[in-house]
Amino acid sequence: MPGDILKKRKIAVLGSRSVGKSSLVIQYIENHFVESYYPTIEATFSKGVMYKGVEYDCDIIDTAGQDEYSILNSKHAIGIHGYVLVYSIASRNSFDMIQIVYDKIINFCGVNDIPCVIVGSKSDLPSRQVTAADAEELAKLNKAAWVETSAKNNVNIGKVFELCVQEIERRSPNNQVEQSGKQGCAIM
Ligand SMILES: Nc1nc2c(ncn2[C@@H]2O[C@H](COP(=O)(O)OP(=O)(O)OP(=O)(O)O)[C@@H](O)[C@H]2O)c(=O)[nH]1
Repeated sequence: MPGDILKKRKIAVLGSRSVGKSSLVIQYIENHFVESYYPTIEATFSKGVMYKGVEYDCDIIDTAGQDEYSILNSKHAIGIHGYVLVYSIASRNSFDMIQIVYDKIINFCGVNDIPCVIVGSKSDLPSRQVTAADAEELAKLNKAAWVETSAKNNVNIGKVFELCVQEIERRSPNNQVEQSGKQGCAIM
């Protein structure tokens, strides 16, 4: 039944190295915090995400950390429905990377904007370098959702993926109010 197929969603988690992408995903999937740091190559997890009373079967792709010179892997653009772009609230550099990664995705896909949640991770750290106001402005500029999280203290972790499904669904053909219909590289 087509309705069932439409409930499958692919979400890619991107951002600078060591901002806490894996910790966010592991806290969400396995409900625990990883104190030690192991750089990720790539890992995919599956979990049901509830949004407006409907369960979406989500594949969540935890990617390797990017920098400004990284080439966007086509696997992280083609067939992806929504993005979680992570910076650390304690790293201005990682925040500056968000726009760079965002622009790489929209240029690759040839769209104006993408379903996206910008995530300020490590909100438990006292050494803040990125204000909430700056992050909200960036999110507004890119028509993205925004939330601060702590994987360590399990704050707002579920919210990230609910917001991501919300951003995906907001742009889906059935819910479109103002979109031209051009969005995402390929909706599978
Ligand atoms: N204080 C604090 N530390 C965190 C939090 N999330 C992650 N960390 C720590 O930050 C370090 C990097 O976390 P990872 O989740 O491995 O980061 P990553 O973005 O997946 O790293 P790459 O795979 O290299 O891209 C680890 O030592 C984590 O324990 C958090 O919410 N609070």
